[in-house]
Amino acid sequence: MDKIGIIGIGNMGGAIAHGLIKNGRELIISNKSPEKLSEYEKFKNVEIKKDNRDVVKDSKYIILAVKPKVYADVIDEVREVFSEDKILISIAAGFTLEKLEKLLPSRKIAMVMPNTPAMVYEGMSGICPNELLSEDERDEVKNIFNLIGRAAIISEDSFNAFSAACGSLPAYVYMFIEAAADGAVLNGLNRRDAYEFIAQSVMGSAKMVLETEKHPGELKDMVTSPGGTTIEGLKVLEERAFRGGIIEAINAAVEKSKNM
Ligand SMILES: NC(=O)C1=CN([C@@H]2O[C@H](COP(=O)(O)OP(=O)(O)OC[C@H]3O[C@@H](n4cnc5c(N)ncnc54)[C@H](O)[C@@H]3O)[C@@H](O)[C@H]2O)C=CC1
Ligand SMILES: O=C(O)[C@@H]1CCC=N1
Repeated sequence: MDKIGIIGIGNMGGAIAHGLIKNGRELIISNKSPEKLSEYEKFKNVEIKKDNRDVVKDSKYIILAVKPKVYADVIDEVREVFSEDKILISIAAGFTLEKLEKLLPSRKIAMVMPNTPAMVYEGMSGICPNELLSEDERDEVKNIFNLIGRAAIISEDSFNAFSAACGSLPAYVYMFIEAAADGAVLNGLNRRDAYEFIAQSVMGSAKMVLETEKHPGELKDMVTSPGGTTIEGLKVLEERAFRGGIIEAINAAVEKSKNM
C-alpha cells in the first residue's frame, strides 16, 4: 500500500496521523519542532524525518498540515523532489486549487477539508481533486479520509462553504457544550457530569439526523412537548437569534476563506 506523508504534526496533522496509525497505514512524518514528534516514536508504522523533503521523497500521498501562512515556503522547499507521480493533499483553509497549482504547476493536487474528530475516527472530510488525479487516485484519497470518518468528493465552488460548516464546526459545537454545561452548573449539576452528559446528548442528536433521515425540524418537534419545558428554552434561543448567529458565523468563516 502507498505510504502517506504528513508534513506538520499539529492539531489537524496530529489528528489525521492518530486516526491513520490506528488503521495500520504506514506514515512518514515531519514537524518543525521535534518535541511534537517524540510521541510517535513508539509506533512501528511511523517513520520520522527531520527534513520535509524526505517525507515527500518516500511517500506517494503528502498531506501538508502546516498553517496557511507557511504553505508557500514549505512547497518551495519540497518542489524539487515533488515528482509527477506524487499527490499533494492540501488541507489549508483559503488555498484554492488555482493558488496551489501556481505554487506546484502540473502536479496532482487534492484540496481536502478535514476536521479534528478525525482523531476518534469521526471526522468529516470534503475532497476536491484537480483533473490530473486518476480515478484510482481520487478513490484512494477518499479511502484515506474514510479511514478517519466520512469523506465525500465535493465541487470546488462549495469548498469554502464546506470548510466553514464542517472544518470549523467542532469549535462551535464545543462552545455550545461549554455553554450548556454552564447552564447546567448554574442549576446544580456538577461540571464533570455536565460535560459527559451533554456530549453524549449532542452525539445522540447528530446520530438521529444521520440514521433516521428525518428533517431536523421534525426531530426538534418530537422533543418539544406542548406546554412543556423545551419550548420555553427554544423561545429564548429564538429571542437571542441562535439560528441567525450560527448562519452569520458560517458566513464570516466563508468570507475569511475568500480573503486569506
Ligand atoms: N485545526 C483544525 O481544526 C483544522 C485545520 N485545518 C488546516 O490544517 C492546517 C494546520 O492547522 P493546525 O493543525 O490547526 O495548526 P498547528 O499550528 O496546530 O499545526 C501546524 C504544525 O506545523 C508545524 N510546522 C510549522 N512550520 C513547519 C515547517 N516549515 N515544516 C514542518 N512543520 C512545520 C508546526 O510546528 C505545527 O506542529 C492549516 O492549514 C489549517 O487551515 C484544516 C481543517 C481543520
Ligand atoms: O480555523 C481555521 O482556519 C482552520 C480551518 C478549518 C478549521 N480550522
